[in-house]
Amino acid sequence: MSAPSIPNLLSLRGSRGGSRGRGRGGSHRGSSSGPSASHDTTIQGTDTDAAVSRLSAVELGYLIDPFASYFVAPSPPPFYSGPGPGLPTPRRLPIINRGTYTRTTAIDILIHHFLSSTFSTGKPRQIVSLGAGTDTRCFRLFTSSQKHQNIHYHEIDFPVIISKKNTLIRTVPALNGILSPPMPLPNPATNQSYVSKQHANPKTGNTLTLHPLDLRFFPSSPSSLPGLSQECPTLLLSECCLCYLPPSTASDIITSFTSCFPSLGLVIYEPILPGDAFGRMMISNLAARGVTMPTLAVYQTQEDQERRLLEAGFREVRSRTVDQIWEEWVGEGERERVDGLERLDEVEEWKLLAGHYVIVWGWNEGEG
Ligand SMILES: C[S@@+](CC[C@H](N)C(=O)[O-])C[C@H]1O[C@@H](n2cnc3c(N)ncnc32)[C@H](O)[C@@H]1O
Repeated sequence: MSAPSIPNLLSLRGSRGGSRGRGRGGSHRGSSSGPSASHDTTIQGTDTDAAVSRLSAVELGYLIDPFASYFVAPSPPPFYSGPGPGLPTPRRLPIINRGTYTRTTAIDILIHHFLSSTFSTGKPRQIVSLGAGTDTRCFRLFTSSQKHQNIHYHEIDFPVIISKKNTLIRTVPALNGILSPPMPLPNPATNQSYVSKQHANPKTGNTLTLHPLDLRFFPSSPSSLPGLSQECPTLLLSECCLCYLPPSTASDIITSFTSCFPSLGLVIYEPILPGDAFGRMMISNLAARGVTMPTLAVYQTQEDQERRLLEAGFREVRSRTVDQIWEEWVGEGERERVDGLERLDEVEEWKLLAGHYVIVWGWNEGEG
C-alpha cells in the first residue's frame, strides 16, 4: 500500500523512525480551473511516498526487490554539509508495510496470470502502466524468469518523473545491465510534443518504453503511443493513478483501450468507501496535503468499481479488497512469516485500512 493512499494514518500517528480533466487541444474536462503546477507537483510527490513505502517493506523482509533502493534518494542527515551516508530509509507503520506487501503480491499474481495465460499466443505481450512513477515491477519481472521473454512494458507518467527514471536507468549499472541505453522512438503523430524512449534487452526481446505524458492529454487512440500495438495481448495497469484524474478522463482512457484492443486485461488499485468515518478522515487528510482523488466520489464501493469496468466494455470483472486478499490469497505459512516480521497490534486498524482499498480486474477475452 503506497503512502499516498494512507496519509490518514501517517498523519494521525506519524511514521515510525522518522519520517487531475483529460483534455484534447488544451481543454481540461472535469475541472473548472484546469491543472495547476503546484497541484501537479503534489500529485507527482505521491510517487516518492510510494517508493519509500516499497523500500520500507523490502528492508523489513516483506518483499524481495533488489531494485527498490535505487529509486529512493537517501535523506541527508540534519545539518548535512557534504558527501557521506544519508539517514536510513523511514520505516512505515506495520499496517502500512503489510498493505504494501499485500497489494504488491496481489498485482504480481494477476500479472503472472496474464503472462502465463497469453504465453501460448506466441505474440509479444504488452503491459501498460499508467502513472508508473518509479515502480520497479518491470525490473523484477524481466529478471525473475527465463520464460519472461518478448514482453513490452510501457510506463506513462509526467515528463518530470519519466525523465528522472530514465536518468536512473542510464546511470545505475544494476538497471542498465538488464536493459540497453534508451533509443528515442519516433512519434507517429507529429502534433505530440513528447518523446518516448525505449530500453531493450536484445537477448530476451523484452523492452521498457517510457512515455513522458500528462494523462489528462492522453491521445484518443492509445495505439498512437510509440511502440504500442493493438494486435498484442495487453494488460493495462493503474496502481493508484487513475484516482487522481477527473472521472470522465479516467473512463475515456479506459474505453479508448477497450474500444480498440481486442485482447485486453485491466488491473486497478484504488481507495473506496469515502462516506464512512474512516473514509471521511482519509479524504480530509488528503485534502490537507493538497491531494484530491476525484474518482473516489463516483466509484465509492467495490460494486461501483466493478460496474465501472463492465460499463467500459470488459466481459468479466472481479474485485477483492486488500483485507480479502490478505485473508484469501496469502497462504497460511506465508501469513505466519509476514506476521513474524513485525508486531502488529492494531488488528482492527489494519482491517479498517485494508477494507478501504480494492483491486479490481477485468478482461475481454479468454478465461482471464
Ligand atoms: C501514488 S503514485 C503511484 C506510483 C506507482 N504506480 C506505484 O504504485 O508505485 C501515482 C503516480 O501517478 C502519476 N500521475 C498522476 N496523475 C498523472 C497524470 N495526469 N499524468 C501522468 N501521471 C500521473 C503520478 O505522477 C505518480 O507517479
